[in-house]
Amino acid sequence: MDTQTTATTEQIIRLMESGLGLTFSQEQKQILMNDFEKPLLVNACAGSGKTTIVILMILVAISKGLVDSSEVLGVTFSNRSRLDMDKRYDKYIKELSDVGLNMRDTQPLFSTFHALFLHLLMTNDEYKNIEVLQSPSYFTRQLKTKITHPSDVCSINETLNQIFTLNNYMINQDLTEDCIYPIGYGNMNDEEVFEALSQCTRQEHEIGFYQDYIEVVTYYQELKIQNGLVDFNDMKILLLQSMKDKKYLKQYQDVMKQFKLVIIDEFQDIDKLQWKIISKLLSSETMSRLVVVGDDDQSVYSFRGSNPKYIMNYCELMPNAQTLNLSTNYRTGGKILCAAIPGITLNSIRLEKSLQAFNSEKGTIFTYEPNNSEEYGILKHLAEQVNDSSIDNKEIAVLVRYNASRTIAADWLANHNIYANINNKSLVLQRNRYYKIIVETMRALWNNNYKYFYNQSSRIGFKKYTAHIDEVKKRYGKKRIVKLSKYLTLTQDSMNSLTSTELDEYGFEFDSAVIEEFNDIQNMKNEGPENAEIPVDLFISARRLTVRYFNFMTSRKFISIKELNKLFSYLAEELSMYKNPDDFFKHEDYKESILTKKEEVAKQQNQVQFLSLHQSKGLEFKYVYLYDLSDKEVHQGSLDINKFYRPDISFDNFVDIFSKRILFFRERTDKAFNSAMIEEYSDLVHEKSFDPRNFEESLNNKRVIQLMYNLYKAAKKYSAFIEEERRLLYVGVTRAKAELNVELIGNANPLLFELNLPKPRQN
Ligand SMILES: Nc1ncnc2c1ncn2[C@@H]1O[C@H](COP(=O)(O)OP(=O)(O)OP(=O)(O)O)[C@@H](O)[C@H]1O
Repeated sequence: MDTQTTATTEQIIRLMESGLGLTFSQEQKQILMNDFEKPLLVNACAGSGKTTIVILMILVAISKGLVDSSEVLGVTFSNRSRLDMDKRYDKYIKELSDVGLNMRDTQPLFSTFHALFLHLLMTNDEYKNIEVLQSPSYFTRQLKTKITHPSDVCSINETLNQIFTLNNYMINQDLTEDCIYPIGYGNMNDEEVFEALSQCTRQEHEIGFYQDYIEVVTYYQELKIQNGLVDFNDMKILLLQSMKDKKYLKQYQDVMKQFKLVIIDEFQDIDKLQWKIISKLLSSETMSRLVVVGDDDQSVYSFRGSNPKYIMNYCELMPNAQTLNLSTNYRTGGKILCAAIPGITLNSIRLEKSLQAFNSEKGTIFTYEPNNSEEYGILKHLAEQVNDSSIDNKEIAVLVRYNASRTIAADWLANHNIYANINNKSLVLQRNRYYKIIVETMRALWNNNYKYFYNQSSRIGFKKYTAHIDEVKKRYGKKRIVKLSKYLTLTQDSMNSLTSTELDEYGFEFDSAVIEEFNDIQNMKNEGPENAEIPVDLFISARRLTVRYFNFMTSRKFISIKELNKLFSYLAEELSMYKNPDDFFKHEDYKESILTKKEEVAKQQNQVQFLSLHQSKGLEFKYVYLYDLSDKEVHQGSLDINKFYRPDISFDNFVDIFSKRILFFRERTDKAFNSAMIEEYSDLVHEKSFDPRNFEESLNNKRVIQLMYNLYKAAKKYSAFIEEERRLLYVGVTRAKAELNVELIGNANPLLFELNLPKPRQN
């Protein structure tokens, strides 16, 4: 090894500064001076150069001769981070050789947890031929057949997704032994099993969902075995199981023995099983100098099993570990970071640290409040930037919390000749279920099209109306109907001539409504199609015909009224820009094709990327847009739950605080628990033995104590959820290097108001 063993660490650091053109902060230097005598936690804030420092730290250890590069293992969570580490290592080696710091070119091993676990498993004869299944979606077709309680609100694919999110959570939190049922299910009846499952998800599902969960997941396990496949969860579980056998444990430990220095990046994302495996397989010597690097403020994967408690309690996990901070953010403009700090510091589950920006004067924030005169201010600004030839579009990112937010934005942008890369074709407006109901009904009326009319008949008069149409058609014989007018004439004949059946009576009422709307529309068309009122009238006709369906769906809460209104007002506004519905339909077809067809996408000059807040982690952009962050899950008023009941609150403290709040601030307490949709609250307050004025006495009642305990658990869970949402918002804000744009919609996520934002932009 051509090391610099004669050079002191200070000299190596100075060479690094000159070779890389950086001036390290005192904190960074302190980390590079680490002597590897103790375990180390690098408690880093976003953009503080932790990846940079991790790699340089490895290079210092190698150049001082403490380890050979082949003895170093860097573990990450995603392939993207692994590649980033590999690339940066190469780059630094080259740049440092220019200043005389030469290292042999063998590379340390940078690996994801998955790849490492797979490698270990394959050393075991039993698993040497296993193949990896990247995702359950490989079996979607087969798994779909096991969904026998389809939801009225979610598609089958969405339901499958929810099933596997729940399954992952259970596996990663160690809540299941067989990867299907909750632990202890042998002593539970069905109802208790469903109840235990429902505790593992924040969504509220019908019993049918949990029945389907068991069917789907059981079948999934069978399919994997039949096909000789293992997924990422299986790897962890199979490793742990085989580690119970001393022979295999030793075998895996022998493989890991070569690594004398191990660094785990993004340690805030580690889950229980990953920690169990890694801590058992590394030698005690390597564990004694284990370096973990992470930012507890960026722990956003609890739904996948990540548990910030490992980073929070590292010093207890590894007695005599030391903690070093990286508190200067080199990425985020200072003004933007200042806006983020008041929010994130409200979290109670976080490590003590100071946060500051390297460049405190940098950064601009714009906020936008959509109103009647300016609904799309934020998108207009985005369009200007995308069209600005001096800006590289890769430097722009639109971040959303929920997938549906991509739909209208992408369509609006397509109207302005900008292609939004939303990464999911099913989210394109023209493929939206409710949009299709209206637009196909419009096409039926305008183009005299029977097929569209028939497609949407169940939305005009429910399934019974479709049955009536089938009946009328049957009387007509087997001939195909192409024109809606043909069907309407047939049914009119039936109305006049037949002794009507009950089905006819039901159907004629809807037929009459269709005839009326159809005639109106066709009369307008005959008077000349170029009339600014026609498109909107046509929309209103379609709305009238489908009103029963939408009222039914919203009253049963299958559709959110807010989301529906947003969609329809967008559609109405779109239509008001056309004189002829044909032009509208043509343009809609065009937009669908540019947003979904590969060859069309490739032709689009102006592209802009949409990412979820989760996807944006680890990335940085000059211009960031926080778009359509709504109160869908973090409801107005519910932040009080986190304010008064921290996620780690003890039961005694909870009871103490709750007793006072319910007595003196009853209205606000009702609001907080109700808006957080914590049903355990209403269970408690409706229990007749519970009396807030005689709180102490109520607690003598067994039932009250049980309900109180249920409420305590639910409040803690919701409080932890709020803190995770706060971290997610922090991740989003800190992606912005120069400019942050925030949309404050009417039903904005209340966490946005914890940020220090300027007044909305006036147009
Ligand atoms: N001492 C320094 N002086 C100037 N720039 C620096 C310094 N250290 C790091 N940087 C720069 O700061 C930016 C962020 O660094 P890096 O990507 O390593 O941060 P990170 O902590 O891994 O980020 P995150 O956790 O938010 O993804 C990079 O552009 C890096 O070059």
